[in-house]
Amino acid sequence: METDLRLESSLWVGNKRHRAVLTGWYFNWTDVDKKKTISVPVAEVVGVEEGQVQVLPQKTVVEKDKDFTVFYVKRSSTGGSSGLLWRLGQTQFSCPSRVLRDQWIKQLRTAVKTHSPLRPSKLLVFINPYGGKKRGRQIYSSLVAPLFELAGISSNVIVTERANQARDHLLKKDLTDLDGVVCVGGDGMFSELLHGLIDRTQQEAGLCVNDPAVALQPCPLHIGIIPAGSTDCVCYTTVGVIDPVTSALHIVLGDSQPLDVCSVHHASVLVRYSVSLVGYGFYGDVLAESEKHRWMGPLRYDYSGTMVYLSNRSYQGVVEYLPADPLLSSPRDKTRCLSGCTLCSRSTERLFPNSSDSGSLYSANFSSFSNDSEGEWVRVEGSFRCVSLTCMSSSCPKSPLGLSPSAHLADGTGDLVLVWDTHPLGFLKFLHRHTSTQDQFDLPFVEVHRVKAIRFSLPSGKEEEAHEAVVGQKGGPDEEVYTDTGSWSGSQQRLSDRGPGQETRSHQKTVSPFLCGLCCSKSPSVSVWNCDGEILPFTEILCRVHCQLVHLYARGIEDGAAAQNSNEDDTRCERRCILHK
Ligand SMILES: Nc1ncnc2c1ncn2[C@@H]1O[C@H](COP(=O)(O)OP(=O)(O)OP(=O)(O)O)[C@@H](O)[C@H]1O
Ligand SMILES: CCCCCCCCCCCCC/C=C/[C@@H](O)[C@H](CO)NC(C)=O
Ligand SMILES: [Ca+2]
Repeated sequence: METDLRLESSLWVGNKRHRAVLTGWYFNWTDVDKKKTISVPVAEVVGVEEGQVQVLPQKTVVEKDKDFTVFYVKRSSTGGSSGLLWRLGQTQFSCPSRVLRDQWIKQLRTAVKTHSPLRPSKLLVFINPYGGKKRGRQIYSSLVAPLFELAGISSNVIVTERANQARDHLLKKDLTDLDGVVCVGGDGMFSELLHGLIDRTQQEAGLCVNDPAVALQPCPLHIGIIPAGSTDCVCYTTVGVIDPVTSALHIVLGDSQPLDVCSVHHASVLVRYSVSLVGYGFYGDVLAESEKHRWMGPLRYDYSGTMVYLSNRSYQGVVEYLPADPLLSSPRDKTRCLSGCTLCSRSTERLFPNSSDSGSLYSANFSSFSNDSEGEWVRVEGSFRCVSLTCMSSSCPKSPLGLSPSAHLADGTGDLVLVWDTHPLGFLKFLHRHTSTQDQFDLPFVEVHRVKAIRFSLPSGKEEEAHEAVVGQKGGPDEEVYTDTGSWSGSQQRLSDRGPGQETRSHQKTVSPFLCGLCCSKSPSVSVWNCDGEILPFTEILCRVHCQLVHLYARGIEDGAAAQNSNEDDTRCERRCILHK
């Protein structure tokens, strides 16, 4: 295969003669005078066009029959991004003859197809016009659509008119011929796609999602995220930067990153799925508070974080967890889950033993939860500032290493962080360490465990308060319950189903019960769960991690050395070399 694709000739870039070589994996061109080489992995070529072509800000083509233009990924180190920020690079080549030009175009296009089999050709795109700073539409049309067009991707675009429209579309409409679905928005929009795709897949497989022991089927469609939300935690954790162009380029290349997903059940009913945070106490309270201040935009989290911190609350609870195999990894082993992570690759091998890549999503080696060499559940009871479960590091610009810096994207485990009640300054220290490289687990009131599942319950006598706590919250228990067929049912409209500006509630309902400590005499002793930015309508839950249930158009975070490759001087991309082996 490699020899068939090899091509070598002289080409001109401007008025400089270059020696250009296409080997199987790389396209290199060397300035023959300066001996300077630019090397682009074929898998990172975005497109090859006839003539002298410009794409941004608008497409212009100068027809020259001996010329062609190659577009490729160029790593930028702007703003300390260590090369994780990607831009569209382009070089215009002139050939001695038209025949040679056509040969170059054909060979390059064939090489691209051969070396990146997961490139999408048809995508469904959902834009949330109200996410984050409300720039979703503009971001898509000016930064993303031109790249999709250049890469020959046909996309059907839906600008949402209500919450859960994307989820409902994925549950009910025809998805044939699609390679992937893309959201332009934040973590909430991503969550809609996640729920729609997972449940559609289980429906088609005839699986009952309400059974927490069932081995869920991985989704065949990839998910792409164009970040345009408030936190964009899933994007940041899987790409390393929040940048629409970088994310669009990962989609175009067909990068594939498997992701663990946690299912959350209450009383044998599926409540939600999560990839980043299932958090009780502080993170639940911050979310409950922030929902009242949506008008503040992304700043609502800073404001609410301060208010909740000042309210100084802790909560009684019983936490049970099923530890993961401590011989495989530990949340305190100081490793980072980077692109090509060995631990996650081993999980892929275990799940897809007969597949050379993770593209064959239907051949997973399922094992049911109950047979999953369960091990011993561990039980702890006490008073907690917060209880958090995260299937990945959950990093974001505020916390660049995340809630659990050594957590893995696709190892089939989550990290359970228990922060026991402590004095306010101790808790502030814990929170503050999330913003630096200091170890937030190296504190006497903090525990972290790598787990496969957790259960949370209230000490006896607290259940009634739990019921009161969730009534009046978004998604209270009388509202929506997940049905067996993977659809939502409920008597009231969910807050998130309402249009922007429709969130107003009476004082009684808008003042979160958890913040009563600030204005009322009675402090409630029950919090709510924050599940990837949605409040859960139940307090007692069972969470189970499903290994690699979905795939994103991403590749995880490239390490500094590899990422700093700016295509020059033949510095090879580490990740691609791992793939070569
Ligand atoms: N047209 C719409 N009108 C109102 N709400 C919508 C619409 N489309 C999507 N939504 C809902 O808006 C919620 C928030 O959207 P999104 O995640 O895009 O932005 P965000 O909340 O600003 O960001 P983040 O989730 O990162 O904090 C989502 O849960 C989604 O269900
Ligand atoms: C005194 C300084 C205090 C700083 C505290 C920083 C703590 C930052 C931790 C951020 C964790 C973000 C986890 C992500 C959760 C998302 O799933 C969710 C949806 O977007 N976001 C939130 C804010 O709930
Ligand atoms: Ca994980």
